[in-house]
Amino acid sequence: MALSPQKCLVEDRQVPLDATSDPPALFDGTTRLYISYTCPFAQRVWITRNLKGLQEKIKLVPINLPNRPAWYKEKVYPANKVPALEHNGKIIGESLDLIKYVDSNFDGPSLYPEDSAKREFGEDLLKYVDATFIKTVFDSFKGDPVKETASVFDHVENALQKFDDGPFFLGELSLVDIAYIPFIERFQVFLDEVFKYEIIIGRPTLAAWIEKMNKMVEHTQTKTDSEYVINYFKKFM
Ligand SMILES: N[C@@H](CCC(=O)N[C@@H](CS)C(=O)NCC(=O)O)C(=O)O
Repeated sequence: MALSPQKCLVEDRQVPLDATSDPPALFDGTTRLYISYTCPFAQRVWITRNLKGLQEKIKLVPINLPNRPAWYKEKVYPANKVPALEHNGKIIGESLDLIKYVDSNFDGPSLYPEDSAKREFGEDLLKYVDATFIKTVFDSFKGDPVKETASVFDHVENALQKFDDGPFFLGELSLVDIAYIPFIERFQVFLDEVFKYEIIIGRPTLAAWIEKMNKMVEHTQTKTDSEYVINYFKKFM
């Protein structure tokens, strides 16, 4: 009996492959997304795959990064990082490139609007996310996050107010939301727990956006345990 689409939405998590695991049948025509369950960059591509309904077309291959298999670097991705996508006989990396690649090269709803004003704003936000937003927040862990992250969280709050045809960065849900959510949800947990700093206070649009993102099972099933995030981020203090 075929599964209903609703049932396909939530998948069991497989045990990640480690140094003792054999590789999958590489380049056999299967499309594989190599991830780590805890990596926010990989999470971007995982969410994209889920939102496009590609659970059966793109097979998830979780890797145990601290004890990763040697074949991963040797045979799959010389950069030895996740995410990586095996598709049509080649390997593609870099999460921001990959979310666009998956959106453009696979079936499913488009996650980037055609409207030129939205695209232009989306590109600015995609340039901002890793180079400025994430970097500023991580750097602040060694100092005073309340002061040092105010400008970047305000930038996000203001960006979310730009289009009023929906609660997302470009109005409708897009790759921009997917690029930011894995980081914003981790920063929210960590800054609250360690610095008693609630990023949503005084930022109602950000608060509403987080709430909306947390209603999407395609995203919630990709979340990382808060305790893991807190302990991992403490290394950056
Ligand atoms: N710029 C890359 C960053 C990917 C990345 O740093 N992934 C981490 C895990 S979150 C990784 O694979 N680290 C393994 C290593 O550096 O050895 C992207 O956006 O995909």
